[in-house]
Amino acid sequence: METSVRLDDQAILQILKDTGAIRHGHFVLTSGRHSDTYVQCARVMESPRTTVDLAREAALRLPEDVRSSVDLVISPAVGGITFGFAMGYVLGVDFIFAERQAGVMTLRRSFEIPQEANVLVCEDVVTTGGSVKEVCDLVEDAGATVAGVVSIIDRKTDRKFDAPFFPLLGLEVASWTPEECELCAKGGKAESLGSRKLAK
Ligand SMILES: O=P(O)(O)OC[C@H]1O[C@H](OP(=O)(O)OP(=O)(O)O)[C@H](O)[C@@H]1O
Ligand SMILES: O=C(O)c1cc(=O)[nH]c(=O)[nH]1
Repeated sequence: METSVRLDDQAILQILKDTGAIRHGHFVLTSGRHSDTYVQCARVMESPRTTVDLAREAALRLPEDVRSSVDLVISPAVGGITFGFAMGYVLGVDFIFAERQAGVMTLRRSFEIPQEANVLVCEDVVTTGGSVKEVCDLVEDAGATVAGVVSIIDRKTDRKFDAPFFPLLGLEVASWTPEECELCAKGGKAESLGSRKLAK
């Protein structure tokens, strides 16, 4: 794998700030939780070069036995696709994505997961890990193995998946159930930036 200038956590945080990816307001997350902060990784991935730099860093941080075992990368649509594609590129393996059909994470477009594959699940942001868990289930249902999970951001909520997790950057950001949301209590209305509602 080609190496380049390494990115430390400070440099990664600076990329998020410089691209305006870190948004403050009142948001509904895909899990239904509310938050005052949203990381819009799509802003980072406007730059293919930066996206590949981040993917290369994520690949270099993987334990060697994990990195060398990966033969397929899969991402949940839509947010994970660009980063997953870049991970496939730097690892020199194929890339596919899963998408929600009537709310259920599904493999479409004639994509297949080979039974013996060691699959790296790749996300932009992990909050509850619910989306990752759905993709891990698809991998395991195909008889393949989840080699690990990579993301740009780990929002450090309790995770729903058990696979080894290698996030580039952990961010301690508040989130609440809708009932406990401090911003709703002040009468605010939350906006939904993800595509999950649009897919219904
Ligand atoms: O860890 P979780 O609680 O599952 O949340 C993280 C997921 O939410 C976002 O996607 P979203 O469902 O908003 O769809 P999008 O990427 O298509 O906008 C993000 O891209 C992750 O896939
Ligand atoms: O949990 C989510 O839906 C979520 C949080 C976040 O910060 N960014 C994002 O794209 N999705």
